[in-house]
Amino acid sequence: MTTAPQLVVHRDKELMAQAAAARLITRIVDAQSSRGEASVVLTGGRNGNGLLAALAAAPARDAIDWSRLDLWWGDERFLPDGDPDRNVTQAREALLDAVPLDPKRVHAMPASDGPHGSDVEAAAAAYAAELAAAAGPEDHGPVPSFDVLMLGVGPDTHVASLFPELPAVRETERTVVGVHGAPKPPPTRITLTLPAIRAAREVWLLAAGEDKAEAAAIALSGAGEIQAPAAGAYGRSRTLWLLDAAAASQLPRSLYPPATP
Ligand SMILES: O=C1O[C@H](COP(=O)(O)O)[C@@H](O)[C@H](O)[C@H]1O
Repeated sequence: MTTAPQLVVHRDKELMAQAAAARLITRIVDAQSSRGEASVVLTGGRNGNGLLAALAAAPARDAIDWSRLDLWWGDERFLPDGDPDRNVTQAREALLDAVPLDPKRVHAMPASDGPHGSDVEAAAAAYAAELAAAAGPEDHGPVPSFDVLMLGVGPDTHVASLFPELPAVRETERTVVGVHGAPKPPPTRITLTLPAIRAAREVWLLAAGEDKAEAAAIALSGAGEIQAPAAGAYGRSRTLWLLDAAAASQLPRSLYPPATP
């Protein structure tokens, strides 16, 4: 089922990060109150790391029971463990090293010097198996029903490591695949596919800055998901675009600003 995108536009990227962090705290606390645990899929990139830094600085972060939170990743740059360009390394610096997570619930994607060596397909298959093992009978396929899955939107409309026209964005069966020849470095990556992304209850797309304005306008104006992967990212209950005014500046007037009464 496709959920129509809802848009929230903030004044600037700092406020967007703070508001998104507050929203995430509430969502995690609600899930933990109702089901005892929560699961979140993190994104890399500037906006994703900005949100994590804002969360680290928010006093309300202590409302989260960090020991009952599963963290997954939407994509990873296939580099050695600890490489500063890995999304998990950046997430650790921005937030994860500062909060009492259960290490068994931090599901980093494999590194290129891990058990699968440089075999990115084997690494992707291992992550798919880890997701499948975490999925229960109540879930909609071989991935857990993530509470929130976050995606930074790239200037070319890529989300996770699903780049326009590359084979990964066409994948309809597998939940995790290796990516070769990504136009943004590094060229070799691991990514969730659109079917895995769509298993999430809520998908949040983050776009701040002028360089995201064209991508947001294209993805929200009816583009196809092969040409504009962000257009194919939606959640089962909710699809939320969190933007700043610069990223919203090229949206069609029918989408933003909202009509005044
Ligand atoms: O390389 C990546 O880029 C995107 C977007 O990053 P941004 O810096 O342009 O916001 C990110 O969503 C993805 O996780 C990451 O691997």
